[in-house]
Amino acid sequence: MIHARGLVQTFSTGRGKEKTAVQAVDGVDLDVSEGEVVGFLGPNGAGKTTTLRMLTTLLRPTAGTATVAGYDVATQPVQVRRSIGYCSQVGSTFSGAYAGDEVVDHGMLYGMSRKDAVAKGQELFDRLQLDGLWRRMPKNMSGGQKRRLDIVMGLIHSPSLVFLDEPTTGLDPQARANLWEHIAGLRTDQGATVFLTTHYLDEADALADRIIIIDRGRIVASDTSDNLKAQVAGDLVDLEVSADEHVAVARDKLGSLAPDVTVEGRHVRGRVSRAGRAVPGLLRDLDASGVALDSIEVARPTLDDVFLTLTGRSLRDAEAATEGAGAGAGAPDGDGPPGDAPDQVVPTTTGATR
Ligand SMILES: Nc1ncnc2c1ncn2[C@@H]1O[C@H](COP(=O)(O)OP(=O)(O)OP(=O)(O)O)[C@@H](O)[C@H]1O
Repeated sequence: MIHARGLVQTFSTGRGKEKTAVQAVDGVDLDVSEGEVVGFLGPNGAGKTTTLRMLTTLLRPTAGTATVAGYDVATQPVQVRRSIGYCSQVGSTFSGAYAGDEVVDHGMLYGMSRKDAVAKGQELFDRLQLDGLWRRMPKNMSGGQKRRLDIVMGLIHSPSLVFLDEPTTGLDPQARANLWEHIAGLRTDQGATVFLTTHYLDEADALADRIIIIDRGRIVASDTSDNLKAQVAGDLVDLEVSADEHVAVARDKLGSLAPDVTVEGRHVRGRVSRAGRAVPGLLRDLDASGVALDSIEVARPTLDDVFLTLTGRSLRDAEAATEGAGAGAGAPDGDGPPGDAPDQVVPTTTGATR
């Protein structure tokens, strides 16, 4: 469904001598098969939206090639656009018309008859829990409703491949959970292939069959969430000993299972592979040595641990650093490739829950 090789996007920002090149996407290869739900994960500014805009023909690649739904993004953009649904991060801009009329117009833009567009639109309103809102202006809808309306617009022409750019950013937890169900339904109910970008670890975990991680314009991993987590060196074991004098023994015992052990107060921590198997023996050993514990916690690796292992930074730190460095480096100066609209200033995100 998606095959990309060596995709590059270089933006130039600033003017005259101040001009600098931003390598937003730096040689990306991607393969997505039919029916897959792929989560494209990375910190702010990693290159997710830029990659998506190249795949959806909104931005011409500086270098590299891509076919989407069998069509070349550079030479067959019209065919690509007809075959895909796209819900952008900024959302659709709606006129002052009723939501239902917007959707029907959108369907007719894709060559649908009015009758078919109304029928499909009403079915989607129903499915995405927008029933009763056909004659509501989008500006009078809640954030969650507007996001779902965006998805209706992206699905009106029954695409078999759907791109969703940060579909739940800015939504409250309940609206996010609700939207997740609908996104999961795109595949289960209509067999669509879904490519979604997110910087929410839980979102990628919950929805995606496969997670592709991008950092600084490069793909750093691509696998199932479970396999990625298995690459992290073990589960985190956190022993809290009941007295200071037990810390040294606990550190030695845990150290025989974990390569790196850290001590903080009466907490002794280390990563142990297959902790479920190793911990009972450890506990017996500690008991035999007279070490009493106040608590023990074993935590499976998270996707953030995966990111940390791969890049040496946590996803959150990576985001803070990108933001601090002034990602976006000012407004685009119009020298970018065709189709590079100046709406590409890094969007602000809210409500990060991870
Ligand atoms: N039109 C543009 N002109 C200049 N720089 C740009 C432009 N668009 C994006 N960039 C820069 O390219 C890099 C990648 O941006 P992109 O929006 O693709 O990241 P992202 O991973 O989607 O981030 P977010 O999670 O914040 O949406 C960033 O450093 C960004 O500032």
